Amino acid sequence: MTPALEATGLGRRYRRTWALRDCSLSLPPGRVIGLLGPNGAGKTTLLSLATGLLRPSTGDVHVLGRPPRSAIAEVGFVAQDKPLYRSLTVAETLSVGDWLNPRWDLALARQRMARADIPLRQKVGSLSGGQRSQLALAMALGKRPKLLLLDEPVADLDPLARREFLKILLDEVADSGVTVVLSSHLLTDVERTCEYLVLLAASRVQLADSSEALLRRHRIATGPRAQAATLGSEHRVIHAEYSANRASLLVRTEHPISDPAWTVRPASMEELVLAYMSTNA
Ligand SMILES: Nc1ncnc2c1ncn2[C@@H]1O[C@H](COP(=O)(O)OP(=O)(O)OP(=O)(O)O)[C@@H](O)[C@H]1O
Repeated sequence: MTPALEATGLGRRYRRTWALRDCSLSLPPGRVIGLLGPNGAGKTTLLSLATGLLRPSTGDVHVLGRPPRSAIAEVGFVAQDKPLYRSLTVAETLSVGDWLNPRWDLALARQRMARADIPLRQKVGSLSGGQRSQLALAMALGKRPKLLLLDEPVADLDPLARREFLKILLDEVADSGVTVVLSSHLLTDVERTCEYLVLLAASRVQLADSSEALLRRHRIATGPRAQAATLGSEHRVIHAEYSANRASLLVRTEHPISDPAWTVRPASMEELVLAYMSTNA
């Protein structure tokens, strides 16, 4: 199957600062994929490269098997700042979608507005931040995209609206098979919604795998501090916390930790993500 997004050695530099570097990824189609990372990690840069809004400094990226600009008709993008014309009404905004997109589904976009209780005659400039997010999502879904790229779409939404928004995404994936890449700082939302995670930190991809595989490959080992180096020579220690003479290590390993000096338990997704997020390399 053609990957929804494939990057090879992808990098983008601003003068001497790398916003994203050495990014090689192959994202599976038909999934909801979470894009996580601390502020400035390169999430917006990756999404902007995937839409063709930015050009790479190194490497390349393909979406739906094609260069980004050739796939634009099949890609929906909701940018972080949700750019919309404030002086238009909601109905006029949806009509603009109709003029610009050959496969536009006006009924679906209107239905989204009705479900969010947003009147079609209301001016965009008078919508709340959360309502603008709902409109931006309706515009992206109305395009009937095969790939939907969402840059922090739920940041402005209250908890109920966030749950509803994420439910709509899951329904869309089930109905149309659209692939969703969703950047967010809200780990609980990502954990609940996404079956596949990409984690960026320090401008590099630190993790990219299904949630199930990530949880399977990581363990928390607690044991004597004096033996931490020995464990580290046998398994890859991602993060270590020490207290007096005890050590708590987040370990990436394909093999069981058999040394009886260590108490081993599964890592939670939060422990795993926070450990990789704090990496500097
Ligand atoms: N136009 C630009 N000019 C110079 N530097 C930029 C520009 N855009 C982004 N950067 C830098 O590139 C890095 C990555 O930025 P990016 O916006 O991709 O991060 P992000 O992960 O989306 O962050 P956030 O979670 O805060 O939105 C940051 O260090 C940022 O300062």
